[in-house]
Amino acid sequence: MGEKGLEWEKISKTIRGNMVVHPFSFRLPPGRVLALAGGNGAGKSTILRMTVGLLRPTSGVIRVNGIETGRRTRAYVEQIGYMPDDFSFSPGLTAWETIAFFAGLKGLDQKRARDVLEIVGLGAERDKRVGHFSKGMQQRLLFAQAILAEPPILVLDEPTNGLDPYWVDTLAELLVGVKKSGRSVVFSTHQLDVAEQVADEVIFLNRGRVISSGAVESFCTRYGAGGLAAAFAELIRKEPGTRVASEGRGQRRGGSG
Ligand SMILES: Nc1ncnc2c1ncn2[C@@H]1O[C@H](COP(=O)(O)OP(=O)(O)OP(=O)(O)O)[C@@H](O)[C@H]1O
Repeated sequence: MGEKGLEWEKISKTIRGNMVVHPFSFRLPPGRVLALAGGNGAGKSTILRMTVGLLRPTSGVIRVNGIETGRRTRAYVEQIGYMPDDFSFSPGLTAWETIAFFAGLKGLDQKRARDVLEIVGLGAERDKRVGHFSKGMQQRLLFAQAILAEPPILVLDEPTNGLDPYWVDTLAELLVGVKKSGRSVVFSTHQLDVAEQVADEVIFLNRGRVISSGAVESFCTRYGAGGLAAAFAELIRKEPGTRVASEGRGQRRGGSG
């Protein structure tokens, strides 16, 4: 049977002889949110692509609600709503045509398609072509298709990328609502203030290695006002041969920098 939620067991990925994700294990129970934090090339998207089944792990096993990667593939995929970081919608379709298409693929009715467009604030833009959408509007549409079927697990690759502050906050609130309904979320981000606002757990990555992980609260207790940004800066400083990254600094709301 296996346990509910998400489980990565000794997962690694090697691409063309280069180990881009070193073996790591982590378990995320239902109703919890996990943030993957790390600089460019840290391995966040690779972990998320393996999690949704787009990439096959070189070693290890991933389980979503007890179902293993590579087995009962349809049942596995149905557990997950995925928001990739590099997806382009068909530019000639309107927002409504796009979301109705995805709803049809998932066997959902038009009411649900209408509802998710409202949830992401695109109801009034439904007849606009997606090719004319801003980056932030495209992100919101991408989020809409991820939540369409109300899957038990959401996998979101940099969901706040391109969003204005209002929509960053709104997305954070939506994710808190998803969590309260007992579903699990894993998302990658460079915005550590968002991770603090939404996530229960955090994994810090550097060059494919998990350099630390645990409850967001415990990092915030340890680092006080500096929060996750201070934690990450210190972890990175301790990494051998790594340039000191400024990522995360100055991104805390109301932070003194
Ligand atoms: N198809 C590929 N072929 C070769 N190398 C790859 C491939 N996909 C990813 N990599 C490498 O794997 C490493 C991790 O990449 P990944 O996209 O997972 O990082 P990331 O943490 O998501 O980065 P970013 O924050 O910049 O999006 C990088 O060094 C990248 O160059």
